[in-house]
Amino acid sequence: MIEFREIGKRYPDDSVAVAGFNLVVPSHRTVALVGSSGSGKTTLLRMVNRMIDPTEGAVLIDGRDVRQLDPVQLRRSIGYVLQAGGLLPHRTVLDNVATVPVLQGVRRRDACRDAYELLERVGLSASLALRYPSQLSGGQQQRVGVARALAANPNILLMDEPFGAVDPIVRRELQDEMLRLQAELGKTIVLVTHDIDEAFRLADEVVVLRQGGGIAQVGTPTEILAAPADDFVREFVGADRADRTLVARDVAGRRVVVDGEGRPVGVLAL
Ligand SMILES: Nc1ncnc2c1ncn2[C@@H]1O[C@H](COP(=O)(O)OP(=O)(O)OP(=O)(O)O)[C@@H](O)[C@H]1O
Repeated sequence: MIEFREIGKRYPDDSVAVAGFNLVVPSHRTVALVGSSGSGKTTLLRMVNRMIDPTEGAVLIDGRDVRQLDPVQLRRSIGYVLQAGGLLPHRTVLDNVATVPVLQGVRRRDACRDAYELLERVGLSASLALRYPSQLSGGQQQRVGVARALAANPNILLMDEPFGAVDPIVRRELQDEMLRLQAELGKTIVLVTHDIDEAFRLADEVVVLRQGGGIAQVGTPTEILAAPADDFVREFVGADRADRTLVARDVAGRRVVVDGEGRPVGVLAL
């Protein structure tokens, strides 16, 4: 479980990125932080692995204040997936995945064997293992990024716009892959995205942030869509969007569902 307690972050130039932020991320669940650019999502995420320390409040992992933990150890024990993979460009795919376990003392041979297994797990062929990141497609690089984050077998996975750099079709594939992996692995995941549809698809719980890192609403995707807390959330989640305002109509004895522009999207099952 990850707990954000009364978190504030003021940068030296006096800008306030986050204020009075409280949140509990239960174990084995996926929580998405969504909000427009500059709402403090990345700042909050990086507080979990101490890449950023809060100026107020504390982050606790399973009840322990992360400030009591060694930052290097902490970072190695938490998976971190970045936009565009964040891979080391001069290391092979295999090395990118095996590096952290080797640093943690796993024998190189064992780390490489595990890395091959992980590559397969994220849907990559072993034939790519000796390539360099620049010899892979964007989607493949993202998969390596996920394999690398999983290599130390962390309980926690931090994902910062993990699929932001790929086209919508590949993005959808990667999201499907992540749902499949999460069903198998049950990690505690904090996902940062500005794509509300991605958040609704991947997360058990969604946190909508305002500028300044204040919480506008926390809830399951269904709760937020059904009852946006205010106009800001309603607008942000596109509650009035044509593809979200579905209507059932009787046509030839069946209930046909149409979107807000009257386009058919499906038929209600009986
Ligand atoms: N090192 C820094 N010094 C000063 N201000 C900073 C620093 N890093 C971030 N900020 C400010 O803190 C606020 C939150 O930034 P953050 O990167 O957390 O937002 P974000 O929601 O992740 O945005 P984006 O979606 O654009 O990545 C912004 O106003 C940003 O300008």
